[in-house]
Amino acid sequence: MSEVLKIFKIGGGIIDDPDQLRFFLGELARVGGKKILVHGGGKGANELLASLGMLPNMINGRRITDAVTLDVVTMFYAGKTNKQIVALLQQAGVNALGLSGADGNVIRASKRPVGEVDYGFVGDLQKQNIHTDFIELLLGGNLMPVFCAITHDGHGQLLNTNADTIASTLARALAGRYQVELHFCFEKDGVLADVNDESSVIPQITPTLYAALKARGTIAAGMLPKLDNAFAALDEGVAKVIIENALKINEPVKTIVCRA
Ligand SMILES: Nc1ncnc2c1ncn2[C@@H]1O[C@H](COP(=O)(O)OP(=O)(O)O)[C@@H](O)[C@H]1O
Ligand SMILES: CC(=O)N[C@@H](CCC(=O)OP(=O)(O)O)C(=O)O
Repeated sequence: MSEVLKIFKIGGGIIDDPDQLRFFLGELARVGGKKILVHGGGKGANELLASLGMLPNMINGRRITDAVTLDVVTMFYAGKTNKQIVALLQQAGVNALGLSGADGNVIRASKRPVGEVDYGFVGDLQKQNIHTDFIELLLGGNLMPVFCAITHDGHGQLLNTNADTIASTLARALAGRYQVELHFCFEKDGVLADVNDESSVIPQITPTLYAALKARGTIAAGMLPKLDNAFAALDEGVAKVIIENALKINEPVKTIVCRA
């Protein structure tokens, strides 16, 4: 049986709150074994863009990223956010290494083709373009890779890439080498049967239940791409996908995503 690798993804809600971020990273430091962190930061990026007089523009959960927006989000995700997270992990005793996709050519993406929507400098991923040998080298050296949402195309162009997609693609690419557990961590206790009732956590969600809850509008917004990424990961050999509260990763309450 191959070794367990836990991949954690945190989003903008937690990152935006310094106390919650510090608490989450402290809990992450207590998780044993090999681990990777992928972080977003969309909420903070929206606030930063607004303060610069730039209206954030999202379509289907993806940011329309023109050249100026790319500059701002690169500074924010790959700079301030990534380095702050690495510094807090170092404080918690974890030897973390911050990476964009360009570093070590670890994630090469392709610019999303212009269709009905021109997303600008947004990167799409294929699992073959993840440099898994390099990741294995880092993990073998007891380093914890911390990925931000910036990738590159191999021709000198940086690209903005959804962080849930990065986490899911890393999980799928590494599934042949490790027994991968993918943890989507956010501000609720799991997938909820009633989004306003924190006690309504669905312990196990299957594709059939997902389809029914989506049709009823019970599951909506950012949870839709998260679950689509979760099922895609299970279909490609990821051992376990969990959706949980970033502040309760070491507690039992959570949603487990199941194939059937
Ligand atoms: N049934 C549901 N259970 C939990 N969250 C849900 C549900 N339906 C919609 N959501 C929304 O999905 C959001 C999570 O997605 P998103 O905002 O993209 O998170 P992140 O930025 O952490 O990736 C939650 O904040 C919540 O408002
Ligand atoms: C292309 C695209 O949409 N990129 C995302 C990357 C950050 C992200 O995914 O952040 P959360 O996980 O906090 O939502 C964005 O700029 O919002």
